[in-house]
Amino acid sequence: MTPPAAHVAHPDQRQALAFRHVSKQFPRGDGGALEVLRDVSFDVPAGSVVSILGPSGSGKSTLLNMAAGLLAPDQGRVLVLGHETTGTVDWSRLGYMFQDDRLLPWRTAIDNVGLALETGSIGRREKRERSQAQLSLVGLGDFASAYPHQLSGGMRSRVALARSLVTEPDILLMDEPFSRLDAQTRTTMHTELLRIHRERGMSIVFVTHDVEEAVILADHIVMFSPRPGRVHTELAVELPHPRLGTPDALSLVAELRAAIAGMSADWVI
Ligand SMILES: Nc1ncnc2c1ncn2[C@@H]1O[C@H](COP(=O)(O)OP(=O)(O)OP(=O)(O)O)[C@@H](O)[C@H]1O
Repeated sequence: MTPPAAHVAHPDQRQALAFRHVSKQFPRGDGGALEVLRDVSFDVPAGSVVSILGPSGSGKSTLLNMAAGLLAPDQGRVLVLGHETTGTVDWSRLGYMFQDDRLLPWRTAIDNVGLALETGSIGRREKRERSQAQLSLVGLGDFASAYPHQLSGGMRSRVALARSLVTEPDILLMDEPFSRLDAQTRTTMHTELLRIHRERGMSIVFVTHDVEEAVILADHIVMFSPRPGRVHTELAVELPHPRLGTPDALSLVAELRAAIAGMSADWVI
């Protein structure tokens, strides 16, 4: 019997990202090599939120840089939407948000958002309209002409989020994007991110070393060992949102913290 159309989707499209036996070393100053990632394999299903949870130095940012095509693995393969990364970044399909907001101080909020569109062939007017729409999406529609120094940390973070979303990427790579925010602002950003994810349905890879943040956001958690980063545990989080402070989320946080304590005393954040 022929399976229904919904079941014959091209397999490439079911995984936003696939890491296959990825290993990476960096040269050290003394001539040796620093082994950062060892035989890492996992998938990021299309439309999901996957959190990579791991201690400092376990290669989380290195892995995101590979997903963005900025770094190549020594061994293994990194597939983006079914295609092996080539070293050329397709920023129309990928958004990247970093720990620091990386806003240019001499540009207004709308012009910082528009930066992400400057490599394309988009006209000035369309760029402005799209940037304004993204600012509205993150609740900053009235702050388009504000400069970064006129914005709070949370607002700057929203501008950075708008910039990473303005190309309407299929995949959003987020490297500890809210770690510098105070707890309350971070919680607000979590809520905003989940709302935008519900509306847009992009795939998100969210790097953090904060167990609670991973549990609040993720559909899947991939927990790394201390360097060299390996996949220690993979789990699906099947809890309804919002999760903050709910008994199920709290008990999962406690479970993961116990697993970390049992893994190694070297979990440094
Ligand atoms: N280009 C590079 N050249 C040499 N060493 C590097 C390079 N990039 C990263 N490293 C080293 O690789 C290790 C892993 O770095 P990475 O930033 O991927 O870890 P991480 O898990 O993201 O850490 P953190 O949570 O502290 O951000 C670190 O010890 C870092 O110093």
